[in-house]
Amino acid sequence: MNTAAMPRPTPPLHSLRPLRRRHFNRLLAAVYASAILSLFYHHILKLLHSTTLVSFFVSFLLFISDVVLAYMWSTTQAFHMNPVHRQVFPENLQKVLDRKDFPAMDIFICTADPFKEPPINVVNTALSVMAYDYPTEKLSVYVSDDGGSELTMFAFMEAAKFGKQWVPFCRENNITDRCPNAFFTSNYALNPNTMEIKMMYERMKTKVEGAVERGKVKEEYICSEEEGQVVSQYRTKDFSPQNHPSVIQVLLNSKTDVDSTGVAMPNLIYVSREKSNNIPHNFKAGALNVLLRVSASMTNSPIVLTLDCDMYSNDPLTAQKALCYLPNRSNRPNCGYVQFPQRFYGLNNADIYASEYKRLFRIHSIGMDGLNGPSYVGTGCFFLRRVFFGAPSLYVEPETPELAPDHIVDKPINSREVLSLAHHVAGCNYENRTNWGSKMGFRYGSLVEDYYTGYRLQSEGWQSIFCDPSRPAFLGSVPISFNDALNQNKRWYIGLLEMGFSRYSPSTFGIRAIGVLMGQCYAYYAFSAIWSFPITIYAFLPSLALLQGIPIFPKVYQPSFYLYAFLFLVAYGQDCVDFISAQSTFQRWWSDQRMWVIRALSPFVFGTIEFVMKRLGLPTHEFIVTSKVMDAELSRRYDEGMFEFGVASPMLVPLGTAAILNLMAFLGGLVVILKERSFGGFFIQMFIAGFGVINSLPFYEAMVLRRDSGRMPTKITFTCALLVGLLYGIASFVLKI
Ligand SMILES: O=c1ccn([C@@H]2O[C@H](COP(=O)(O)OP(=O)(O)O[C@H]3O[C@H](CO)[C@@H](O)[C@H](O)[C@H]3O)[C@@H](O)[C@H]2O)c(=O)[nH]1
Ligand SMILES: [Mn+2]
Repeated sequence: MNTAAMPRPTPPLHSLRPLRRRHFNRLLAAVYASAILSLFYHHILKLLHSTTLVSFFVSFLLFISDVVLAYMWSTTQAFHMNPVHRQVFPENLQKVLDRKDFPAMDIFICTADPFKEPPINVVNTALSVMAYDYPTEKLSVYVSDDGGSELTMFAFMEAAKFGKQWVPFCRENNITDRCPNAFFTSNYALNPNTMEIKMMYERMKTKVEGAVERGKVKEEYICSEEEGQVVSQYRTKDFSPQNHPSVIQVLLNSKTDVDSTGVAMPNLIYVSREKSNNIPHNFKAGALNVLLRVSASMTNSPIVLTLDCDMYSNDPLTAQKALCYLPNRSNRPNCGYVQFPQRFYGLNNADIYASEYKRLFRIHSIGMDGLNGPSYVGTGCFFLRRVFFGAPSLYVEPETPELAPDHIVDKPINSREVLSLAHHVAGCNYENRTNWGSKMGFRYGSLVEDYYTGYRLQSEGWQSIFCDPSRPAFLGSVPISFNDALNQNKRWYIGLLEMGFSRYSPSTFGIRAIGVLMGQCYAYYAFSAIWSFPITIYAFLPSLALLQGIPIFPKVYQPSFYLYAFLFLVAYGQDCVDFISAQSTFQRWWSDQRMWVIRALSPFVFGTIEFVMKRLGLPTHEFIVTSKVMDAELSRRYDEGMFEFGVASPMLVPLGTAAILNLMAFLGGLVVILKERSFGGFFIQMFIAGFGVINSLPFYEAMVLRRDSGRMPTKITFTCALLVGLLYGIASFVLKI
C-alpha cells in the first residue's frame, strides 16, 4: 500500500476529559436541595409556632439567612455540574503550523504607580515575555504607564538595553525561568556566562531602584540627547500623573533593533495615555483600550495578551500553548480567548489571607470550562483582537478605519504618520461619542473590568478556553498585609455589585443571553456580597442569645438537629475535598474558609456601603492599586504566617467585635450549661461560638500577646470591646422581652 498518498493524521494539540466527579456532584446537589427544602419547612413551622414577637423575629432572621445561603448554594452548583480537565500538547504545534506562520502577538502590560508597583518588577514581567520561545519579530510588548512617571520610562529604557543580552542568553542556554529576577533567585548554574549576565542585571536593578528611591532619574544616567528629550517630557510645568499629554516611545523596533547575536528584538513600546483632571479615565479598562488602539496603529496583531505588571511569565512555551487553541484550533467554534489561571509566588505555607483564590482561579474555572468557558480574570489571557469588535456574527466597526482588526499596518512603527495616529487615539477625549467601553473593547461600568468584560463577551456569543498546565504559565505577587488584602477585596465587591445591579445583571440579562448555568456562575460572584447578611447573623445572634441563656436552635436529639448537622457537614466536607483535591492542603483550606467568613463580615459590608454611596453620587474611593512592595520586616512576619493588622482600619472593627463576642459567648455558654444542666439545647450555639473562637485565634493573639508593629491597634481593640458591651446590653434588654 502506498502510505505516502494517504493524508497524514494531524497530531492532537489538546485533549478534553470531563471529570467523573460530575455524576456524584449532580446526585449530591439533588439530595442537598431536598435537605434545604426540609429545613425551610422546619423554619416555617417555627415561625408559625413562635409565641412572642422576639422569638418570631429571631426565627425570621435565621430563616432569611438560610434563604440567602441557599440561594448562594444554588449558584455554586453551576460550577459543579460539568468540570473538565484539559491537556495541551505544544510539542505537536509545529507539525501543524510552521513556525514562520505563527501569528503576531501584541502583549499588554499595565502599571499605575511606580511607588506601589516597583518599575524593576514591571521590567521583569516585560523581559519574561520578550524572551518567549516565539519568533521575536512577531512579538510586540506595549507597556501602559498610568502613573505617568519618568521612573517607569527610565526603567524601560534600561530594560531595552539589557533585553538585548537577556533574550539571546535565554534562547541559547535554553533557560526555563525567563523572568530575570526568578532566574537569579533560582538554583542556576554558576558559570562565567551567568555571572556576567547577572552583573548586568544587578547594574540595571541598582540604577532603577536608586531612581525610585530618589523619585527622579539622575542626570548622569541619561546617556544620550534622545534619552534627555524623552525624560524632559515629564519635567514640564503642569505635568502630573493625573494631568499630562500622552507620552509614547518606541524603545525597541523589531525592524531595526537586533540583540547581541544579531537576531531581531521584539518591539517594545511605552505608552502613557493623555490624562486630564476632569475627564474620567476608566482605570485599567481605559488603559487597555488605549493599548488596543495604539497597538492597532502600530502592529495590529490578531492575538492580544493582557498582563498585570506583577504577573511574569513562568514558562517560555505559554504563547505556543495558547496557539494550540487560537485561532480556530479548539473544539469551540466561537472561542475568543484562552485564559490561564492566576497563580502566585511567595505565598506563605498556610496562605493566611487565602490570596491564592483557588476556587476563583482554578476550581470554578474548570467548572465554567465545561459550560461555555471561563471568565476573564484580568491577566494571563490571550484574546483574538476580533472579540473587541462585536459579536462573532455582528461586527462593530471602529470609528477610525485603521483600528479595524483586519487592517494591515504597512508603515514602520516609528514613522510620523503612525506616531501621530497613536497619539491621537491615546487622547483623553478620543472616546467621546464612540463605542469604546460600551460595545467595543474592554467594558466600562464596573471596578472589576476583567470579570465584567469577559461576561459581556460571553453574552455576545464568544466562548473561551481554560488552560491550566502543571507548570504555572504566569506567577504574580500577593498582598502581604491584611489591610491590603481587605482593600483589594472591597474593590472587587464594589465592582461585582456594579455588575450585579446593572442592566446586564447575570440573573436576568445573563440567564437569557448565556443560559441558566453560565448565568448562575456569573451571579455567584456578582452577588457574593449578600453573604454578609447570613454570616453576620450567624456570627452575632447565636452568641448573643447564648449569653442570655436562650436556645435558638433545635436540641441535639431532635430530627431537625440532624438536618442542620447534615447541611453543615456536607457543605464544608464537599468544599474541603474539592479544595484539597485541587493540589492543596488542609491548612490552606482552613485559611480559605476563615477568609470567607472574614470577607463576609467586613469587605463585603464595606463594599456594599461604598457601592450604595456611589449609586447615590457620593464621593468614594476609586481604584486603589494593591501594593506590590516587599517591606523586609513585613515580609518576615508574613513568611512566619502572622497576620498583619498594623493599620487602624474601620474594616477591622466588625471582625474584632465578632472575635471578642464569640469568646465571651463560648465561656459564658459553659457557665449557662452548668447552671441549667442542659447541654443539648445549646449545642449548636456552643458549636458556632467555638468555631468562631478557633477562627479568631490570630485576632486574640494580635490583641493581647503581640508587641510588634503588626499587632492590633489598641484603639481598634478598645472600640470592639465597647461594641461588644453595647451589643450585650441591647441583647439583654431585647431578647428578654
Ligand atoms: O488606573 C489603573 C488602575 C490599575 N491599573 C493596573 O491594573 C492592574 C491590576 O491592579 P491591582 O492593584 O494589581 O489589582 P488586583 O486586585 O490585584 O487585580 C485583580 O483585579 C483587577 C480588577 O479589580 C484586575 O484588573 C486584575 O487583573 C486582577 O488581577 C495593575 O497592573 C495596575 O497597574 C491600571 O493600569 N490603571
Ligand atoms: Mn494584582
